[in-house]
Amino acid sequence: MRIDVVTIFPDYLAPLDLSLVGKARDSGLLDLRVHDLRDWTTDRHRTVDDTPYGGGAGMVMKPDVWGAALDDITGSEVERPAHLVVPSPAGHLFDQRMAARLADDPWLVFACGRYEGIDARVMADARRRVRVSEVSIGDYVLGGGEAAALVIIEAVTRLLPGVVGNPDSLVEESHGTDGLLEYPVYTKPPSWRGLDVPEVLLSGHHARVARWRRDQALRLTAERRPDLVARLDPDALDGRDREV
Ligand SMILES: Nc1ccccc1-c1cnco1
Repeated sequence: MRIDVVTIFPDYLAPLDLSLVGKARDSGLLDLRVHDLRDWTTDRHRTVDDTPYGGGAGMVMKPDVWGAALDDITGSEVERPAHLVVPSPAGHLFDQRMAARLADDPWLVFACGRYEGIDARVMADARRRVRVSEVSIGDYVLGGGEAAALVIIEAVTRLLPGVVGNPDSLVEESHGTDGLLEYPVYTKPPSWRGLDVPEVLLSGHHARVARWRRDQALRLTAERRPDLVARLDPDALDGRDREV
């Protein structure tokens, strides 16, 4: 997979040199390139924004600068289609299912806007040539799209084949294929500050451990995310294997 990120704060994306994403880049599983939007400005002040038509506070990012940057980047490869991902508070809500879909794309280009946003014509023009998705990571206000891009890129990269050592670990985590929150986890020592590990986890009885974990996942999901419970497959709720 190739990922390009366009931003006026390239250093904000430095964490993508570390850990899981860094390893994916080093191993060649991920070709990630970060670009400074100001490299496409033409004035001596390297201006990327201007006042909003219709008035209002703040500044809007200029279409001509973004247009030049995205033309260069998305036009640089003809043999594979680019998917433009624009982090936006007005975007479709990012979740694990969207992460899985994005992980199947051969090429993602992230346009990280700041200020009051990017002139809407940039996305409208891009839609003439490439797939465009405006994506929100949640209902809160960020200063720009870079933090959202970091979140999305990490969630997507870990789903790429070969990136995570044990693919089984992708299943049991919160929001994994069963759609439940993850059960509580414990390690040594068996007792710590007067707090004991649940006995069942020390029993060596795998079926009981599995039942306890599922019950905990259901309890936590019902307590903390009733919205996810509504989406669960009723047959999966009791965890019993059923004849198909
Ligand atoms: N608040 C923002 C401002 C600029 C670009 C993205 C966002 C965003 C994305 N997901 C939530 O917020």
